[in-house]
Amino acid sequence: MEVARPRLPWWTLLPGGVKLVLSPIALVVVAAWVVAKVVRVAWYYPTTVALGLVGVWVYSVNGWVLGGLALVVGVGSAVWWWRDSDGFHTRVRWVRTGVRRASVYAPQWRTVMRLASLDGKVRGREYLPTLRRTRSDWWRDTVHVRMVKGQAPEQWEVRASGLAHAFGARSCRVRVTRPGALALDLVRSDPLATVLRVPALVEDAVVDLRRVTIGRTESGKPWRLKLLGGQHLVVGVQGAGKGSVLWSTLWGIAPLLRSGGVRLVGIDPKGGMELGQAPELFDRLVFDNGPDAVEVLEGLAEDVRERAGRYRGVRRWWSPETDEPFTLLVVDELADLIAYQPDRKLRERAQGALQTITSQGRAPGFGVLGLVQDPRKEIVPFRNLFTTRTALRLDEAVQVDMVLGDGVRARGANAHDISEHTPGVAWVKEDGRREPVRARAFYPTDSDLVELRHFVTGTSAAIVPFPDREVRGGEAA
Ligand SMILES: Nc1ncnc2c1ncn2[C@@H]1O[C@H](COP(=O)(O)OP(=O)(O)OP(=O)(O)O)[C@@H](O)[C@H]1O
Repeated sequence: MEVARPRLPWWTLLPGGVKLVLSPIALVVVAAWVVAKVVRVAWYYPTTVALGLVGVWVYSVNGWVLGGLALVVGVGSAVWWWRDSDGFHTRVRWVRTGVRRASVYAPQWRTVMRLASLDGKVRGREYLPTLRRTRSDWWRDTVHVRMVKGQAPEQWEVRASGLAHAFGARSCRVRVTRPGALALDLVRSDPLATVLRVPALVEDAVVDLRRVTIGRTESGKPWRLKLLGGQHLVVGVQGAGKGSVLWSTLWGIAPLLRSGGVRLVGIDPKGGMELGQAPELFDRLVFDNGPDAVEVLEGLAEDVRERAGRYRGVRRWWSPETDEPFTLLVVDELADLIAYQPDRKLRERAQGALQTITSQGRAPGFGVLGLVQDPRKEIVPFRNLFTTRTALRLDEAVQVDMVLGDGVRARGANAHDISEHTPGVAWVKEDGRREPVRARAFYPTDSDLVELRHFVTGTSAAIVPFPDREVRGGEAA
């Protein structure tokens, strides 16, 4: 006959007189709580609250005006979307944010957290992660979360895939924003699905070697490469788009190649299939992995040491004022040089010289852009010397951490999942930045490369009219 005894709140047991004395304080506390709740709702649902207030106000002025207003807003939005869909998507983000929060995240949050075992229980009391502000772009929702005390971001990372499925997203990435707080990026569609054309070449453009634009990131910002002060390793399977990263980089520094501010040295062990498309750009170019290539590397390593010796005690970093060119070494298939070369001595000499250039070349103005298909340690034993690592499409999931560093795949950098229909899309990880960035390189076509050659060499790419065509008014017909 045991029955649960009703648990009354402690204050009900107080004597009547005490309750009477405390009642004004209790009223103030309750009023403050209600105000806090209202502010919270207005903060998290600004759109809904604002629209609701406007609706109530219009209705109180005149009922039928509300219908007219709704019609005008509806038709106006449709026309806006039709004429300028990009502007519409950007400017109506707050509406989308409100709708998605109210329809997806708020109603399912508690259940999903429980099912994903992201809640916690102590002495019968349940603790749930707090759903904070959300933001919905046309391709992604960003959901800010306050973790339950004692939780680690890694617990969320292992459940990221489940969270994506639960909230109807293609993928979920976990970012740490503050101690105890996370942002979940729930991606719904791919903003990098369309091919990016290279920008126009401008003769007297100012190029900052610390920020060479070679494409666009997922969030619409320029994808910038830090050539001065960084060494770059680009990894991807055949057809992943390594060539587009390479040519976009050279496109980005074209004004400096033209003015002599950058000296290019190239090694293309594949017989010139890649770099042979614009040999005029290079100060020195070798098309094999034999003694010539090794001599070029050793010569550069010597230059690095010599320049570093001259700078010692005078300057810390190379700068354009030194009147010496910045030197960029481009190696198209790194593995051919440092792993597949059958002659052990040549292989070791190439490895030694490359390690000197990558480890000591940053300050005296020497950069390396190495491209490779296979990221294993046996192939590139000194991957850690490259400060920026780019993973284009990879074969296997285990290769992601090999290229980008331990634990980066868990943060959402699924380079092995990049579609073969989107060559040039990559995950980029810079030393010193926790979060990897997803980006797509420009796509320089064959005719763009012809234009690049003419731009750098200063020759004209004018189209010569066919001799048998009639020429009218000085123009080819
Ligand atoms: N950024 C890009 N945008 C759109 N298409 C691209 C891009 N990069 C490459 N492609 C397409 O993908 C194809 C393969 O690219 P690319 O030759 O650069 O790959 P790769 O990784 O260098 O391959 P390989 O190792 O065989 O040389 C190109 O012919 C081109 O059609």
